[in-house]
Amino acid sequence: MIRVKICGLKTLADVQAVAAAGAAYAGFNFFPKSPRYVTPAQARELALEAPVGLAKVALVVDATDDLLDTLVETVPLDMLQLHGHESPERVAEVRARYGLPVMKVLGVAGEEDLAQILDHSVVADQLLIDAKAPKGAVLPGGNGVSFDWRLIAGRRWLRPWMLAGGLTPDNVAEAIRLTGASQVDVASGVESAPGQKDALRIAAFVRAAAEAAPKPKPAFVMPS
Ligand SMILES: O=C(O)c1ccccc1NCC(=O)[C@H](O)[C@H](O)COP(=O)(O)O
Repeated sequence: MIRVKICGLKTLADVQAVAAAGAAYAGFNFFPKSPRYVTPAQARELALEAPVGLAKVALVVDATDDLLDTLVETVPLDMLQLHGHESPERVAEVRARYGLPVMKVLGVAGEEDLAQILDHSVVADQLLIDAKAPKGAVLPGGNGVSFDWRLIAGRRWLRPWMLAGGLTPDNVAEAIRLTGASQVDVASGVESAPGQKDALRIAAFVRAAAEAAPKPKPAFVMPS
């Protein structure tokens, strides 16, 4: 089974679409410059509407303890997603301070970016392997760009991981087959405009990911 995270939900209709499609994670974005930004109070209202089984993830970028304190006090959360330049030490600190699972995002553009994944896999609960933001981009993520999936084909890490970066309903199956990912994350690829989620694209994305899951091999039967 492929677990899908839809990131940057802003409305109740978004949460309903994500739940109806059968996604596993709902991401709320607390980076103020993002078109997907929600306030802690807005995220609380949305999170309270999420059905049991839909994990609520807070995406933050180099967040201070003050911001994290507010989020954890305000929003019923299941996971923190650290999408900035957080060091392995900071990841460990956040984990210990809040007692929530932490997913660390690692940007990949080339072979030289793979070592950091190993460093973080010792401390994070999950890893999110995303495309590195293009030079000069305002957003550290959510830019709709992919990296060369062959860079991580067949690689394994110590922790569960997700693939992200430029995924769409049209390419997610190929991305899963090439990388062996069992979890995928998307923001812009299921939108009709920046920050505007599209329920049909969300459903198509989750369906395409599910169809790409490796099929269980039939049991071997001894010929008589
Ligand atoms: O989506 C944003 O606006 C954003 C802003 C700041 C940091 C991260 C952001 N998005 C991160 C995500 O979780 C995305 O799902 C991931 O980067 C992939 O984005 P996309 O290529 O648009 O699917």
